[in-house]
Parts: sequence; C-alpha cells; structure tokens
Amino acid sequence: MTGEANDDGKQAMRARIRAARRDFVAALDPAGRALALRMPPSPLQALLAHATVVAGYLAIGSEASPAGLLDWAAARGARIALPFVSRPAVPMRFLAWAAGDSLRPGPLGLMQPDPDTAEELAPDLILAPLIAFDRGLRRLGQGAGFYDRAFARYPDAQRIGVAWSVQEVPLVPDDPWDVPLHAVVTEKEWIT
Ligand SMILES: Nc1nc2c(c(=O)[nH]1)N(C=O)[C@@H](CNc1ccc(C(=O)N[C@@H](CCC(=O)O)C(=O)O)cc1)CN2
Ligand SMILES: Nc1ncnc2c1ncn2[C@@H]1O[C@H](COP(=O)(O)OP(=O)(O)OP(=O)(O)O)[C@@H](O)[C@H]1O
Repeated sequence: MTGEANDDGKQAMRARIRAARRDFVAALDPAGRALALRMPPSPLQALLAHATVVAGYLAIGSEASPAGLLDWAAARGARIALPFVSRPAVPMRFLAWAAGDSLRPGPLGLMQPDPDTAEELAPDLILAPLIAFDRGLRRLGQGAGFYDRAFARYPDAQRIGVAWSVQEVPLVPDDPWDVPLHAVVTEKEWIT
C-alpha cells in the first residue's frame, strides 16, 4: 500500500478510536480512572526497575495516563523525562522532569518542561501515548511523526505503548517509517 492510501485509513481510524476512547473514559467512574495503570504489571516492573531514564507524558483529554508508572519508576531511582515539542518540523526532545518542577503550556493544551532550564535526557524506556494499537504491536499516533522520529533516534530504548483496552484494533495500517512497539500496557493487560 502507498503512503497516501494509508493516510486515509489512518485518519478514519484516528477519528473512530478517539470517539471510542472518549466514550470509554466517560463511562468510567473517577475512582476507576484514577486506579487504572497505577501499578505496573510485573514484566513492566522489571523493565522500569532497570531503566535509568524513563520518558513518559502528561495525559490530556481521554488519554490513558502513565503517571502511576512514572511514580513507580521514580521511586525506584529512575530519572523521568517528558516530551517537549514546538513546531511539527522540529524533532521532539525528552526533557528531565521531577515532581514539583515547573511546566509550561505547549501546543494542543499540553504542559511541558521548560526548555530553558530542563536538561535533555536520552531515554532507555519510552512510555508512548497512542491512538490505536494492534496485537502485532503496530502503533498509530496523532500523525505528526514525533514518536516515530524519536524511536528512530533512540533505537535501543524500550518502546512501550500506554492505552485503554478499547484502543485495540485488528490491524493498524503500516507505513515504511512506522517503528513497532516492544509491548503495550492497558488497564487490563500486558501485551507482547
Ligand atoms: N499527552 C501527550 N503528550 C504528547 C503527545 C501526545 O500524543 N500526548 N505527543 C504525541 O505526538 C507529542 C505532542 N504531539 C503533537 C502532535 C501534533 C501537534 C500539532 O498538530 N500541532 C499543530 C497545531 C496544534 C494546535 O492546534 O494547537 C501545529 O503546531 O501546527 C502538536 C503536538 C508530545 N507530547
Ligand atoms: N524517522 C522519520 N524521519 C522523518 N520523518 C518521519 C519519520 N517517521 C515518520 N515521519 C513522518 O511523520 C509523518 C507522520 O507519520 P504517521 O502518520 O505514521 O504518524 P504517527 O505514527 O501517527 O505519529 P507519531 O509518531 O507522532 O505518534 C509522516 O509524514 C512521516 O513521513
């Protein structure tokens, strides 16, 4: 399939899965949402315990939040980094962040570390947001290519998708630049 043919498929899938994710989260009670993904499943605990730098993200909207996983990793000595983006043409960077550090508003209502003060870190494990995933560990993101480029820049980092179970699809359309995940963690399951 060509990149153009996939583009339509990817856009339609993004719209459909975003809607499913929103409905799923709306039906969760706040306590259930807060408890989801608090505790890493044991295979992920082993990975987080050995990681020096764990990159995560601050969830927005109905995204599944890796906050509990980041807390767990930080408590075991990992440094935490968060993504920083400015414009689509500029590659995403991972900047050091610890609880209490200041954040600044970025695009899409994201809160990001301050690029003037936060140190850039090379992650050895990346907890990545996503729109959709499949059992082949293909990942569909927001379409800016930020994560695919970051995965190419840090090829030795573990790539772990964080998602609600309703974001699973039978098959994510694959393009040549798409980098597969090593695993996906959901509120229900560890998928490898
Ligand atoms: N919580 C979370 N953080 C994340 C991501 C994510 O998916 N979720 N990202 C996953 O990639 C990166 C940010 N992704 C972005 C993807 C697209 C655009 C974008 O389309 N920007 C447009 C207009 C934005 C606007 O409407 O304000 C532009 O700059 O032209 C920006 C950031 C890093 N942080
Ligand atoms: N390693 C790369 N170098 C340069 N451009 C890239 C790279 N990877 C992806 N891109 C570009 O990023 C764009 C978006 O690709 P795609 O729609 O697959 O993004 P996505 O996987 O949904 O987004 P993301 O990776 O940000 O989560 C494409 O136009 C592609 O050419």
